[in-house]
Amino acid sequence: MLEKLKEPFRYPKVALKDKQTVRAKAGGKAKKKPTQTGKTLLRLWAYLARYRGKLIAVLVMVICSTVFSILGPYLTGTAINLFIEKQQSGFATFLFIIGGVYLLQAITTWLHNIWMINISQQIVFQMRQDLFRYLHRLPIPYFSKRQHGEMMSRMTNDIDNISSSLNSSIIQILSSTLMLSGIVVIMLSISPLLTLLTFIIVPLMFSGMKWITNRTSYMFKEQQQNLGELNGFIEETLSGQRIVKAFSQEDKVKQGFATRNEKIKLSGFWAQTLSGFIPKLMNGLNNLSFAIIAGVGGILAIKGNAITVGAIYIFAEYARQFTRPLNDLANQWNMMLSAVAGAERVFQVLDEPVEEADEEQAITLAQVQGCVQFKDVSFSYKANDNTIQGVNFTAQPGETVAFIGPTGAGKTTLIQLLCRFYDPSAGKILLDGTNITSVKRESLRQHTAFVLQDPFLFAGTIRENIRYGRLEATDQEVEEAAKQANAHSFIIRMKQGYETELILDGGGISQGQKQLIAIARAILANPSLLVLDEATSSIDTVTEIKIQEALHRLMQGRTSFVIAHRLNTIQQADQIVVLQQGKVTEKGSHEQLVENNGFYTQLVNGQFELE
Ligand SMILES: Nc1ncnc2c1ncn2[C@@H]1O[C@H](COP(=O)(O)OP(=O)(O)OP(=O)(O)O)[C@@H](O)[C@H]1O
Repeated sequence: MLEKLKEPFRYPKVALKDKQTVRAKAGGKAKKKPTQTGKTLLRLWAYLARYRGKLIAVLVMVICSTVFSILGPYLTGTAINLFIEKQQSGFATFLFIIGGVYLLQAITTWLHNIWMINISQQIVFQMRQDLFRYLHRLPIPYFSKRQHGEMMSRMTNDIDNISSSLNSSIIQILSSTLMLSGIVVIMLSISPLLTLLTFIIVPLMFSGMKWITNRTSYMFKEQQQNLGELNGFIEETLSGQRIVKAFSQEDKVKQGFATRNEKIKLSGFWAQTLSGFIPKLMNGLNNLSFAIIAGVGGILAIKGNAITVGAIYIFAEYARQFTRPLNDLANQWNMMLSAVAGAERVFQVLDEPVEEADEEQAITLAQVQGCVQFKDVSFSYKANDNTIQGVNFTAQPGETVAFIGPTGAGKTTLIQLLCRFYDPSAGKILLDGTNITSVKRESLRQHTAFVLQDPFLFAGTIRENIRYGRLEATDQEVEEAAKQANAHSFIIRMKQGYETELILDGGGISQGQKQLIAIARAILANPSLLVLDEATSSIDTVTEIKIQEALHRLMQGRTSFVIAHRLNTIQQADQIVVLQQGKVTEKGSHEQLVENNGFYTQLVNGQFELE
């Protein structure tokens, strides 16, 4: 961890919204670019197509609201002309019509917004459901290759991106395109000369803005980068607080924080100053173009009367509106690209091969005696790495088998093979004489329970966490299991007892208490096979005794496989399997192996000082 503190740069970790704002301010493009836009859009359409009828209704409303919005200035200009020409009654009627048009525009806009939000929420709801369900069909190797954060990001950020893009981008792109075409047609019909002038001024204005933003965007990027660096530093320092204190590194950490804070102050000053200045500059340029058009229009009106004052108003209004859809199109396009990239990442997960289906003839095991045989079992994670090589042993029903061996010897892998998280590349594993590949995975796992070194507890009450072992268990059964696991007494000493809410991964209770809850969960599951990865961390003696007692009860009458770290457990095992580089080098009882005076004796002597 301390090594990491020295890292000069960390990737920015700012909220998505902030990223988009910074990007938009910086005039930057969306970072995530889709690579298969066409294919992804087609798959997105498969989701959208279910709401075809509603989409058509949205489209009609978008067209109506755009037409009303284009009509507004035209009608106002005509009203001005009527006012100048002193046509009182016509003027009043027009005012009434203008009011009606703006009201209709508001209603149609509201309708298409709300309908589209409804459609997009239903779509992302479905996508989330699909993705989450699919995640549970993926094989374990898929998860061991990926970081949880990355998976979370697909479930949350990417789907959120799709949602906001569906909410607004589709409508915006549609209405901006319609608006732009409508405005150009009306502008041309009023004055081709002024239209030409607008077509010259607007791109000039855009190029000017682009020139400025290109030269200033690095300041926003720098601010984003510095902010990310500071966030990462704070996150790391907080989670590593104990290590910082243990190594007395407080001064170094404070210094590191001060440097990063200073950097963010400087870049923040320039970025914020610019973020205030750029919109004003944009406004100024807009007003300038407005003044040029109004000026030229005025000269035309005075000189040849080729254009009326009302028409100049209409034209200037449209010229002003002309830039808005252009801007919107550029922004929404970037958002769309990032949403398509998000969708692509979601679909990538949905394209992953699922856990191999059970054999067609696979059986469900009603009762399990618990005789487990490994017969010439070999396995490799990657081609030719020979993680497990020709392993043979038999565990009789109710026996305890302890796996021991140096780190990386393959102890965990053997357990994973037994639970069919992976299948052997050669040999077979028999349960009561049946090859486990002919047993339904669900059935096999229903007869197996795990108590791992660092048991995983979900956010929820203690009762819910124990009940995870058997969902239909009654409250009484849950408490009985807790008693058997020596967990009951510490649970009832807590203020809320069994209803105490645990935060994710059992934060708030001790490591030993977590173990006891995990044992209660396993007792409640009442499995025939038990997998136990003994904790290496030292736990206080009283809790340790309680754990040992509870484990002893749990293991009674079940075939248990223990990745053993305690001499006591090893000595009590019916059979010890010694692994070295994926091979079984010795097996037998403690006494037999000590008599052999081989690697086992060396290993145990090294760790436990055998007499
Ligand atoms: N998911 C994986 N992908 C590729 N290689 C892996 C994977 N998991 C483990 N290995 C490798 O397989 C070998 C055996 O690992 P395993 O975890 O079974 O050992 P172990 O005896 O349980 O070790 P430890 O006592 O440290 O937990 C190691 O070399 C390890 O690096």
